Amino acid sequence: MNTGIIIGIVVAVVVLLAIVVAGLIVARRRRISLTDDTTPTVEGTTTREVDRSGGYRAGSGFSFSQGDTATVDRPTDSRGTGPITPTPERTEVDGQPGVGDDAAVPRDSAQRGITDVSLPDAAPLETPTSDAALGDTAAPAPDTAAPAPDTAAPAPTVEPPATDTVPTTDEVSDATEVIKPPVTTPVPTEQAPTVDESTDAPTTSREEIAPTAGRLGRLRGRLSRSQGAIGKGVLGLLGAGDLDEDSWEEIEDTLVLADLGTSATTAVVERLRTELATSNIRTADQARALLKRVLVDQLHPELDRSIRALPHAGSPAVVLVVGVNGTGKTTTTGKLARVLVADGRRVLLGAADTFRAAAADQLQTWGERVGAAVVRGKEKADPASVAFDAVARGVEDGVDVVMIDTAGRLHTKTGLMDELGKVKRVVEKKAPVDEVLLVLDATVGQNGLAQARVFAEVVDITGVVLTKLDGTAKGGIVFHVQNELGVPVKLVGLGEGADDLAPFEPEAFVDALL
Ligand SMILES: Nc1nc2c(ncn2[C@@H]2O[C@H](COP(=O)(O)OP(=O)(O)OP(=O)(O)O)[C@@H](O)[C@H]2O)c(=O)[nH]1
Repeated sequence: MNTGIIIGIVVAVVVLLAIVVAGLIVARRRRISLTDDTTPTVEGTTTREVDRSGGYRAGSGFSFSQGDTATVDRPTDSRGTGPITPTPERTEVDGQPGVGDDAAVPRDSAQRGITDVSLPDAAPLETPTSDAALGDTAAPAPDTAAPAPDTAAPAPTVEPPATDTVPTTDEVSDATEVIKPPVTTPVPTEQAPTVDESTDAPTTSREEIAPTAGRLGRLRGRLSRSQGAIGKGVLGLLGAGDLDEDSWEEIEDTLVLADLGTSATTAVVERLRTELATSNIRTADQARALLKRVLVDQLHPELDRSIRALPHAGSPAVVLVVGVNGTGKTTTTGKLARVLVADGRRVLLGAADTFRAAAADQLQTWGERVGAAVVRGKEKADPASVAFDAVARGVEDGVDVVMIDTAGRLHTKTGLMDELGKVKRVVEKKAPVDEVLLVLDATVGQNGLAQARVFAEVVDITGVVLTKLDGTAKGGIVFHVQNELGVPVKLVGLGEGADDLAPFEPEAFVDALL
C-alpha cells in the first residue's frame, strides 16, 4: 500500500472520530433537564439538601418553567385568526351574586365593607377512602372545625376593608410559625437510583412516588360514560355514512351533554362538517382519527402548560393556589409539592387558609410527608400576612418555590374576593407571583365556570387545575373551561391518592375520552 493511501485512511479515521465526538457533545447539550440544579451545594457550612424524595426523579410528564410575569398565552381560535376571547356564555350569573358575595346583595350594587354575615357551613370533609385523604386523616377532629352549628354566631370579626397592610419589615413576623419537615439523611448519589431494601432506611424517608409519565392514561375507564357518549355516540354517527341534519343535531346534543359547552361544540361540529366534506372517510378508524384530530385541536395543544415553579436568580418562584372551598386546593398544593420535591426542588408551603385550622393542619401533614417546610398563622390570622411571611421566609431560606394555599371562604364570606386580591398584592411586594392556579371541581359542571369568572376578575389566573375528573362522566368540561376562560388547563386531579395528579396533555386526554 502506498504512503498516500495510508495517509488518506488515517485522515478519514481522524475526521470520522471528530464528527462522532462533536455529535455526542451537541446531543448532550440539547438534552433538556428539569433538574438543572440538583447537585448539593455547600453554602458556608450548611449543605443544601436537594433530594428529599428518596432518589426519585420525575423525569418526564410534568413540565416546570420559570415565570416572567403572571400573564398567560391566550389560545387562538380554531381558525388561527387571533386570541380566543372568552366566550360570553354567561348563563346563570348575570346580575347574580358571585363567589364570595353575599347572596342577598346583587353583584352590581355598591361595594360595601366587610360586615357580620352568617357563616357558611364548614365543607363536609369526606371520609378518606385512600391513604391520600392525607390531611383529612391527620386533621385534628372537631375542635378545629368551623364553629358548631348550634353555637351562636361567633363574635363578628370586623376587619377593616382590605387595605393592604404589609408587614413593615422584611422579616417574618412573630404571628406565623414555621414548621420544618423532618430531617432526612441524604441518600448518596451512587445509591440513589435503586432503593436498597436491605439497608436501614431513615425513619423519615419519603415514600415512593408513582411515575408521573402516563398518569393521564388512568382516566381511561374512569371517564367511561363520556367515552360512551363521545366515543360511541359521535363515532357511531360519523361512521354511519352520509349524515343528515338530524344526525348533526344528534352529534351536537351529545357534545353539549358531555359538557363541552356551546361554543366548543359549534367549533367541533363545524370542523367535522368541513373535513368530512373534503376527505374520504370510509372506515371507523378513519372517523376516529378525524374526531381525535378535531378534538385535540380544539384543546389548543400549542398552549404552554408548564408550571411556572422554577426559581429566579435570588428569589423563589411563587405559586398561588386559589378556588372555592372543597374544590381540592390543599390536596392539589400537596400533590404538586410532592412532584416538585421529587424533582429535586426545595419547596415551602404557606397556609394562607386561616378560616379553618384543619386546613393548615392538612397542609402541614402534606409538608411533613413530602419534605416541605410550612409557614402557618394563628387561626383567623390575616391570610395576606401569612402569605407574605411565607414568601419572606422562602426568600430568606433560599427555597426554589413557595406555594400558597389560600382560603375558599373567610370568616366573613363577603370579603373573600377582596381578601384574595389583597393576598396577591401583598405577596407581590416581596416577590412576583409567577403562577396563579385556579382549582375547579369538574363535578360541579357549569357552576365551576361561574366561580372561575369571578376569580379571573380578581386575580390574573395563569392556569387551571381541574380536580375530581375521576368523579365525573363529563370530561368535556375541559373544553368548556379553556374556551370560557382563555386560560390553559395545566393539571388534572384524578383521585384522592397522593399521586393522583397529572399534567394535562390534550392528546392523552382525547385518547381517554374516545
Ligand atoms: N375524587 C377526588 N377527590 C379529590 C380530588 N382532589 C381533591 N379531592 C378531595 O376533595 C376533598 C376536598 O379537598 P381539599 O383539598 O380539602 O379542598 P380545599 O379546596 O382545600 O377545601 P377548603 O380547605 O375547605 O377550602 C378532599 O376529600 C380531597 O381528598 C380529586 O382529584 N379526585
